Amino acid sequence: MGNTISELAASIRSIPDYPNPGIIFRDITTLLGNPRAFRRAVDELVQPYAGTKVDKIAGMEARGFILGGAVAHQLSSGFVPIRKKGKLPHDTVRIAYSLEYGVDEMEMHRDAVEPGEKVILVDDLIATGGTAVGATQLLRQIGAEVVGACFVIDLPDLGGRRKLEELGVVVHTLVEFSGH
Ligand SMILES: O=P(O)(O)OC[C@H]1O[C@H](OP(=O)(O)OP(=O)(O)O)[C@H](O)[C@@H]1O
Ligand SMILES: Nc1ncnc2[nH]cnc12
Repeated sequence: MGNTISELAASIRSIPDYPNPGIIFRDITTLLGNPRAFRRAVDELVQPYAGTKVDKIAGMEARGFILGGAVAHQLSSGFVPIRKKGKLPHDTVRIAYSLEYGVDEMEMHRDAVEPGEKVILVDDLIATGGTAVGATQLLRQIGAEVVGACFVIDLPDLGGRRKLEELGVVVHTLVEFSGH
């Protein structure tokens, strides 16, 4: 496929002390702006699901929309936006969650998924796992089968991947950064 996973890692910019002191922010805007890296990331996210039936991709606002939309297109799946509270116009399910640098609430439309539909979560990064665990709970609440979750970046020191796996979700990631 041309470029390697280490080139993918090198295309991600690290910003110390953003948004809070002590956080190293892993900025994917530099990956997205690099055509080879963006294509490679999407191809690698899709690869484990090639040939399997995936009804819908669920993407978490906002960075999960960019990658999730591309993955959904490549798998010919539908797309479900999981949004920060107050943005969706119809009947919603809502959950509070915490992430590496804050707390928030997220929502999805109650009718976004039919019971039993197979859904894969897509986001740019998993840190504490608060966002992905909350999204899994919302999807299960409305009857979805969460068959997997994929992320470009794992921050293994923060334990999110393990939390999601403990819920029975098969997790796939491309690049790890230690030390947060
Ligand atoms: O594993 P966690 O500790 O939950 O952190 C990961 C989440 O944090 C970031 O989103 P953020 O809420 O900053 O939103 P954004 O995409 O709108 O910037 C990232 O895109 C993940 O969704
Ligand atoms: N360190 C980090 N960089 C970018 N996005 C994040 N979301 C949670 N932690 C993050």
